[in-house]
Formats: sequence, structure tokens, C-alpha cells
Amino acid sequence: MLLHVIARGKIARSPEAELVARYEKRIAWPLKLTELPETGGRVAEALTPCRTVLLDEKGKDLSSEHLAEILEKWRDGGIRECCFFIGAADGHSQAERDGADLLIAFGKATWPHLLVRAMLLEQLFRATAILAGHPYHRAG
Ligand SMILES: C[S@@+](CC[C@H](N)C(=O)[O-])C[C@H]1O[C@@H](n2cnc3c(N)ncnc32)[C@H](O)[C@@H]1O
Repeated sequence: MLLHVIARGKIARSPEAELVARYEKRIAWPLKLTELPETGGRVAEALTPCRTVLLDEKGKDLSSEHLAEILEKWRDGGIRECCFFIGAADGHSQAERDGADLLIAFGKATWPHLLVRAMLLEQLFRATAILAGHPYHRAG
């Protein structure tokens, strides 16, 4: 299953970009990163069947193991692409929230979107490492 991270805003050369690159290299699953402007922009049509996940403060606070289980279930169920959307300063619209398969929160705090990009990449690496039995993740 292709993990497709679609994020608003330009990351350019920055500490966040270094973190994104670090985890991007380590994720063994097919991975694609698409950067959109703060507003507007278009994303190539997803492979079908696909799932849509929004990163959103109003989402579910999932453990890394739970995220891994969801990805495993979708992959094994024949889902070909999972799109993860990170919003810009104004976040996501209610229509976008209503249309998503899953909303994930990294706690109730509001984080800068570039940091969320790095955090999501780390969680995707962690989830895929859990599924691969890689020792990176040590359950608490
Ligand atoms: C600065 S935040 C936008 C805040 C905006 N006021 C809102 O209502 O969503 C930019 C993006 O970062 C991500 N983000 C920020 N905090 C988050 C959190 N706690 N959990 C998940 N994603 C978060 C979301 O994708 C959000 O759209």
C-alpha cells in the first residue's frame, strides 16, 4: 500500500525538512510526499481503492500499535493507497473532515504543520517497523 503524505506549506531547507528526510529514508513501504500551497492546489488522483486520513486536533488519539493495526488491516484488505492530509494555518474544512475515513490527532495541542509533517513521518516509520518486527519500537 502506498503511503501518500499530502501537506500544505513549503518546508524548504529547515530542521523539520531534515527530520522528514531522516524518516522518509527509513520507511520501507512505498512512500510519496506531495507539497501543496497554503490554499488551493491539486493532488493526482489516488490509486483505488484508497483511504483518506486527516491529521487534525479533533481526531482520535491513537497509540502507535493501533495505527500499525489499521494500516495492516487496510493493506491486507487490498487498499492500494492511503492519503494523509496535513492542513495549513486554517486547518481542514468540516466537509473534508466528514469525507475522511479517519482523523488522527497527536494530542489536543495545536502543532505547527511542518512539525506535524515530521511527526507523521516518524509515526509511519514506527508503525511499519512494528509490522515488520523491527526493534525500533519498544512497547511501554
Ligand atoms: C497550525 S495547524 C491548524 C490549526 C487550525 N486552527 C485548525 O483548526 O485545524 C496546521 C495543521 O497541522 C496539523 N496539526 C496541528 N496540530 C495537530 C494535532 N494535535 N494533531 C494532528 N494534527 C495536527 C493539522 O493537519 C492542521 O491542519
